[in-house]
Amino acid sequence: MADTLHRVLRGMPKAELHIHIEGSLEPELIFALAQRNNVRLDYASVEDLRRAYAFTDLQSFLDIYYAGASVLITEQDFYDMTRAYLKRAHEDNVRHVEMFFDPQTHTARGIAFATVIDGISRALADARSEWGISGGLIMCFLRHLSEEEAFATLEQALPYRDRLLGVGLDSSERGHPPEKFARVFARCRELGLHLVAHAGEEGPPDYIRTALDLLKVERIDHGVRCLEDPELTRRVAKDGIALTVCPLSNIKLCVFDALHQHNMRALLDAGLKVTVNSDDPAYFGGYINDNFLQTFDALGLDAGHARQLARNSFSAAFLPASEKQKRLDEVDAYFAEAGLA
Ligand code: HPA
Ligand SMILES: [Zn+2]
Repeated sequence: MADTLHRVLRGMPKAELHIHIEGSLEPELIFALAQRNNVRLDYASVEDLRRAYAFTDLQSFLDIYYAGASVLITEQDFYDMTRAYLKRAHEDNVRHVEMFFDPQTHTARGIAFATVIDGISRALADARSEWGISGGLIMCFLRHLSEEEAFATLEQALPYRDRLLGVGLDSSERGHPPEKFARVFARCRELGLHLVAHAGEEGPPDYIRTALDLLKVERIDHGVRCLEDPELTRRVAKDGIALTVCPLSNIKLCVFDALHQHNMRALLDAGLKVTVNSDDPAYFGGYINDNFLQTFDALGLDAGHARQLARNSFSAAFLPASEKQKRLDEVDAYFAEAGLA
């Protein structure tokens, strides 16, 4: 029975809506790029680096994540990183990806915005033509940096407006509330960009409320702390605001002590539009199907949950209505064929 459910989870069509492309950089690729670009690393070997992936909270992860990203120098580096992720996603039957990238991590090191976005976009275009994966880019502002720096980044992005699906907000959550970026998000809204923000991962439920009220985001990234506030939970459920949940990330960053204590089932039971995602798969021990399989095992979820989560992933995606319906129909057909509809 578990084998059947695993097969269904692996094979079902799905969208990934919460993946930081820099977080897909595997230690082997970090070392290969460091060598190619003559970048010095503070780690002696792949094993040595992997051993450092013992995080106690979000900040302890971010410090290593930004260090890892320092090996990315050329357009080809950004292509190779993105290509490796998309190949892996394709193997997990991901049909649509909305991918975060952090331009400020690179422009602060003197890398041109064009180098970053050209490499990532070329890999996305190739994945579309080779594997039929649709996708888009969500440019994230680093919330530990200033509003002024976010505006400067938006300015650099303007020539590439057509390549962006939307903008997001990531990095250190505590002490950097959504309102810090209210004016930047208002400008992005005028530009017709979709809006999302990380909130309620480590930060309090109130950051979810202010992300909705002041930034006017359409989805909440993580949002697992929503349940601490019943009124907010009812509102998020009623308004159909999706939460892009990342179970393995939550364990690695000590948001929950163990996967069997994760609140994914409670979130679903509360009627929230939950999706399953990998966040930073190279750092957190698994890609999207690892997240599905391990969470289903730990929480005893069933095929009904699988279908709901696959449907939610497309329903929450920023896809044109006709494209969305097509993907939802594919999910329904998949479950009907498996005799699970
Ligand atoms: O999980 C995350 N949270 C906040 N910022 C991030 N940047 C990469 N991953 C994350
Ligand atoms: Zn994230």
